[in-house]
Amino acid sequence: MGDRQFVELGPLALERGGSLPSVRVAYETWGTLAPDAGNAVLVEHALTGDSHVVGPAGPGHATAGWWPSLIGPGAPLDTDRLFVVCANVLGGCQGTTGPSSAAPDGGPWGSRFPEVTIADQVAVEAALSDALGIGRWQAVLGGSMGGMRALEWAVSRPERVAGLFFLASGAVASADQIGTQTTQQTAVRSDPAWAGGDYAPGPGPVTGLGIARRIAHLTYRSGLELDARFGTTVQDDGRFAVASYLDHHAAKLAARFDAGSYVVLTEAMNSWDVGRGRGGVAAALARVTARSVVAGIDSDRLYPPVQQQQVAEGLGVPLRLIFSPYGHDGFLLETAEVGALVRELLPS
Ligand SMILES: N[C@@H](CCO)C(=O)O
Repeated sequence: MGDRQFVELGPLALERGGSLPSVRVAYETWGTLAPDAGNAVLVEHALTGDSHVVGPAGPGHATAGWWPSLIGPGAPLDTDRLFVVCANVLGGCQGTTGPSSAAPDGGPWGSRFPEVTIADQVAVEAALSDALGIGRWQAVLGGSMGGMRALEWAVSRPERVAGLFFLASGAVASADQIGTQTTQQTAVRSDPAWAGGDYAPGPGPVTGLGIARRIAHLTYRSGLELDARFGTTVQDDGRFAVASYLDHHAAKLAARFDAGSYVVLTEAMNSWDVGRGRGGVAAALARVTARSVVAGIDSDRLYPPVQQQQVAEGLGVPLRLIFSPYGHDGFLLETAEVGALVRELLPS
């Protein structure tokens, strides 16, 4: 369990037009699927996350699990009774079809990779669910970009989602989010190594991707935390400590993530609007029948709680606030609080 598996899902027509001739999905599972397939839950990863929700780094896994302790025997996602699935997202770079995957001519898709939306990503996951024989999820759970896919599931396929856990995310991209994400994309595209998106296999535009991650990482943490932690400290090497910290996160991401995927996935978040084609956000949320837990981080400056409040009101549930100094990254770091809310959604 937890080993990466693959499934070929065939062609996919895309929301914005065009299609992909074939889509491969990489996914991991934990626990055992019940004979009636009624014990399955789907976990949705965020922008640079992947299917490795729990477990150590190692072959095939660039990083250790991003929600440690959330899955396992007796854990909030209790594998003594639940079957947990997490799939790498369409457009990503961890085994599911994305810009660095081979196109039909054998070369990487690169700049030819089409625009994909959150709805397209969920359509792929629905096809994966069909392939696994799972008609209805006990719950779909996610934070940040993962929360968008979780909400899209509950709105687009209410009959297939019994429970929804929506964390540190929004129903529609804000101008603030689009602004920071397009600035990050500009940083990637400004790197001469980007080569219009058709860079040679190898390191690629690591300078541009690193600048994008520095900008993004600032939005993932709170100003108060950064100030308390780094203040005006200058290190022996002459760098501000906070600059050195951002340099470190920039280098780590550039070493593990594909720049083309970064642009494709941030664009999917830019175009996110659960109300598109559904009469607006409120009408879309009215379609949800899942029992729902909606939660946010009080210090999140990227996905401020007002965005989760909109979703909570639309679903008729209270907003659950997690108090954390860490800002948006609190959705990854406050695992005890997140776990307690998951247990409320999926009581044993
Ligand atoms: N640290 C997270 C933040 C975005 O939600 C990521 O890299 O995906």
